[in-house]
Amino acid sequence: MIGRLLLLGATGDLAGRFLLPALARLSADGRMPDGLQVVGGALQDWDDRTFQSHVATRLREHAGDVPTAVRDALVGRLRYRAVDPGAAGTVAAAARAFDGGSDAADRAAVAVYLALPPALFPAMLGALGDADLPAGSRIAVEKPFGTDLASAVALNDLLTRVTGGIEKAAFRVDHFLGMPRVQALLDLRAPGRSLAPVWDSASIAEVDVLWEETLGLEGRADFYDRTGAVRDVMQNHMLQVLTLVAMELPARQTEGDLHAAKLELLRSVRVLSAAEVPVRTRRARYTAGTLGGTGATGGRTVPGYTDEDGVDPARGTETYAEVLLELDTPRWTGTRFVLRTGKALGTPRKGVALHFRTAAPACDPSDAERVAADQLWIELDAPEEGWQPGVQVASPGERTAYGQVLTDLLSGGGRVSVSGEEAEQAWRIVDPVLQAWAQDAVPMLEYPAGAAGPPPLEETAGSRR
Ligand SMILES: O=C1O[C@H](COP(=O)(O)O)[C@@H](O)[C@H](O)[C@H]1O
Repeated sequence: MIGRLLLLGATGDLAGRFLLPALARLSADGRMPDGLQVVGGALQDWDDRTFQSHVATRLREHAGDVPTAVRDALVGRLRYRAVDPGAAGTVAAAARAFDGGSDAADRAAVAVYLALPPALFPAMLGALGDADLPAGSRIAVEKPFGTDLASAVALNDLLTRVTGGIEKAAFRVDHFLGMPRVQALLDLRAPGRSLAPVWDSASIAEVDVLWEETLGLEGRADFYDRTGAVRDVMQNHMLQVLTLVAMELPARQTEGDLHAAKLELLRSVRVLSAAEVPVRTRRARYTAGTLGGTGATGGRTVPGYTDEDGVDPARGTETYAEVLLELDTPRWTGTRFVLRTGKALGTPRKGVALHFRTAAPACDPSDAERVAADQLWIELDAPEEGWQPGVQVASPGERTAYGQVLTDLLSGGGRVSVSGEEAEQAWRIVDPVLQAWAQDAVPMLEYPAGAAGPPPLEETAGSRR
């Protein structure tokens, strides 16, 4: 178990909204490693007290459910160091700012978490390379891991150099893999479960992986406008969900076997040709509308995406994306896989829909929710592992997920991290789509905020949709 956590980007949104609250919840549940030392690093020229008071405020906002005494105890043990990725010495100093950490004899491993804007990853990794981290240290890198295949390959090369080629030391975070129900997909389809015999193309015509959100930008324009729906959630989280749904289950579910099975599945995804992209993908962005109810039931009016603070309309960023894929595997030949995500939609739908060729099979009703005679809906954004029809709670998955991310990172686990090859394969799948979109080969559709999404594509001659 690693007992030292260096949180870089400690004053930012990810740390304040998810990582530090996750630490508070782990602490409240008695699951934080005993004696864990936490040092926050960021650009601000702060001292420990200023950082502690900043974190206390963020925990009140985002971990108000955690008892005050627990939050105060966590805040009281935090340290802070000003860190500039352009000045490698500051990074090395922060990595040694633990009790006894500056003592050459004390070479205890450190978990370094890069909760930073992706543009800073290369510089920060370079600085960490110079910091001479102790053996056993791990470096967690958030998404998006690169912006395309070429940049992901370069980032993997750098990460490999910095971690001395020790794959376990490189922790590419995918917090969806920390969601209890995402991991429980493997159990749902395991041999012996009622759905196992029908988990193939003979029974299933279409699988939809959906991450449809009611949230809009939430003040994240700086990140989101440079990222867009595909790079934000599809290249990483949604393709990871696809792997768990569609991969061949390894006989033993060791981390190595699971990564190998996921990689094989990603390799089997047929890349769309330039001619296919316009008929198999849709992109859109929201216009002005109302979120969360209308008229007497209230509702919040939101401006159109291009009028949001911090958005540059010239970037052409999509807030909605849909991609239809096929897999070249014996199990799935003939099944359509639809990945669809969007922001500022009327109704949240986060999960997997199975469309059976005939009426859905009789199955244990706790397995999933039957939504129509020939469909099963598997809700993924819920805090518990069990499958309870109709459970809908606003975004609890992410809160639980980051606790799992930190637990895995500190305990040496790898279930919520993605291998370098998986990340590259995922870019291989989305790159042609992004390239075609950048060349305007696909129209940018529109939908009012609060609606179900853009209109469907016209049936096109030759289209297989
Ligand atoms: O990583 C991200 O995920 C969230 C969606 O996760 P959820 O658990 O909140 O539904 C998404 O809103 C965000 O844009 C993305 O960066």
